[in-house]
Amino acid sequence: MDEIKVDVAIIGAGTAGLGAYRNAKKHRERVVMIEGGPYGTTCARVGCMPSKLLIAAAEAAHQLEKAPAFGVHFDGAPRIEGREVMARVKRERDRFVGFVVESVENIPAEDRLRGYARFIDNHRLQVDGKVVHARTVVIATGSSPAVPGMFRDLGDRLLVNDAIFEWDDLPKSVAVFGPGVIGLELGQALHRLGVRVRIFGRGGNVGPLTDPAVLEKCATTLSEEFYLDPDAVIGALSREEDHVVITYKHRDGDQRTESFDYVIAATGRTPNVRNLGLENTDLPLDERGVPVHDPYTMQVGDSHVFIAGDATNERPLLHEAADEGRIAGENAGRYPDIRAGVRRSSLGIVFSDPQIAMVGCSYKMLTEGCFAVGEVSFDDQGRSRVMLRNKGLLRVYAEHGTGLFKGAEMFGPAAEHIGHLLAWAHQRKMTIAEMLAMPFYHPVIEEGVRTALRDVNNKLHLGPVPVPRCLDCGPGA
Ligand SMILES: Cc1cc2nc3c(=O)[nH]c(=O)nc-3n(C[C@H](O)[C@H](O)[C@H](O)COP(=O)(O)OP(=O)(O)OC[C@H]3O[C@@H](n4cnc5c(N)ncnc54)[C@H](O)[C@@H]3O)c2cc1C
Ligand SMILES: NC(=O)c1ccc[n+]([C@@H]2O[C@H](COP(=O)([O-])OP(=O)(O)OC[C@H]3O[C@@H](n4cnc5c(N)ncnc54)[C@H](O)[C@@H]3O)[C@@H](O)[C@H]2O)c1
Repeated sequence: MDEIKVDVAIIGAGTAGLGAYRNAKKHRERVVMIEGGPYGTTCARVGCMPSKLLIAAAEAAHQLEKAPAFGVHFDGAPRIEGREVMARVKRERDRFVGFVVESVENIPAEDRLRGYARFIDNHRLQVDGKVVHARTVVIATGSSPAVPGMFRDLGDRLLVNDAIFEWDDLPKSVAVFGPGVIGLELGQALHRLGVRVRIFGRGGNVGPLTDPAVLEKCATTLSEEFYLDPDAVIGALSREEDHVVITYKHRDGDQRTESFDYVIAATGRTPNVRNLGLENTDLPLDERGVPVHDPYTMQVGDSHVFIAGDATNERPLLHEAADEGRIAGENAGRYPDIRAGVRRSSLGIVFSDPQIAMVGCSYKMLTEGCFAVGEVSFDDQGRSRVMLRNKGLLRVYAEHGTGLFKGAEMFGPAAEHIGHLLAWAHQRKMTIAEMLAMPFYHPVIEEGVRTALRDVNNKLHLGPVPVPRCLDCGPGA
């Protein structure tokens, strides 16, 4: 068998792997990046980008539906051409993938190896008919959809996110299992594009939310638009010809049986560590088989192996994969002289409408009693109401005594932008008083943030009781 000797072997050419490659190359000559699947990254091919393209089409349809409420009418019913929707999704997706593939192909051919890698021992990887002997290794193998056994018999009527972006046309109906991030984004988008959608959850979870008040607001608001049961009771589920027939307890209490074109499993993702041959190494593994690593250096135990991206099973988000890949690659190149990398404040955004934002410590992570909660409802917030986007709730958390801003959970208008503002304040370790001293324009959605900050400042006993409908701040602030 051919044996190739390298300084650094990187397993996976996704976002984390590409970042690792670039950074390892700064320190070592012989770096090889091994990829078993297609080039292009999960983000561009089947993740962030195609999902946002589908959501953008859904938003366009929704704007038309909302227009009459502003007194803006048009003759005839809006028409959604599923084929055109999917053609744009795929065209634009292919454009993004093309950029990634182009940059991968600019990497020298001798630094790229095709095939699935598997550890033979601590330093050797088997890749097709070759053996790669590496001084250090970066595991950047991403994650895959976790599909529960209950869907085993559905055959081609069962889909995960990847297949949706290959559709030529929109189906008539889908049952989405899992109202997590993927289920909410895709389920709502398909609903707005005219697909009959039911979303079934388990255990009451909705998106990544942990704050019961925000979760309740989110679940109630979204349920007004489409069928969403976060704690569904499924009686039966079977394939009948080209359909899936589901019997479930409807939220109204009745037993219903409905037929769907497809079931979409959006029931979580698992890190791709199972088939890596980790049992042939002496790397420390946790109970899920994920190598135990330091989140600042990405080093596995005190070994020569590093891990990055979704494979870590920690923060499966694009910007985290990029940061972790950079740190892991840098350290794989520097080994044994490794350095801690900079980690940013936690930020998560869900592109539902209204959107969800998670900043810093979640409600679940905070310890009872040591923090205060301030909130604002967007139901009557001035600018949100002007734009007919007045649905939502923001809750901010701050530490008693210091007044430090600890985190926030939000379901509401422009959460992608508010989330950034709050995450930047969190990373700067600002107090609520310092945040309140920042400029707030009028009339903007950020005035709602100020209301929540004032509320928490008062609850920390650091500020006065907020004036309801404060006219000094402008109407509707
Ligand atoms: C539908 C969807 C929407 C998303 N939307 C967002 C979003 O809006 N914002 C956001 O921040 N995040 C989003 N994400 C998450 C984001 O896409 C991921 O966190 C990110 O792409 C992970 O990058 P990665 O490099 O870890 O993995 P990947 O890009 O998946 O790369 C891993 C690579 O490793 C390869 N590989 C696996 N095993 C082996 C092996 N043994 N040998 C060789 N190669 C191997 C795989 O083929 C793959 O190419 C979304 C994900 C999905 C599924
Ligand atoms: N906007 C974004 O940043 C974005 C978008 C999509 C995906 N992602 C990333 O991808 C990851 C995976 O997303 P996901 O939505 O697959 O996972 P998730 O963990 O967010 O949600 C899974 C959901 O499925 C439910 N569930 C599990 N088993 C079930 C069953 N048998 N029946 C019904 N419901 C069941 C869970 O309770 C949970 O609500 C996310 O954690 C996120 O990091 C990010």
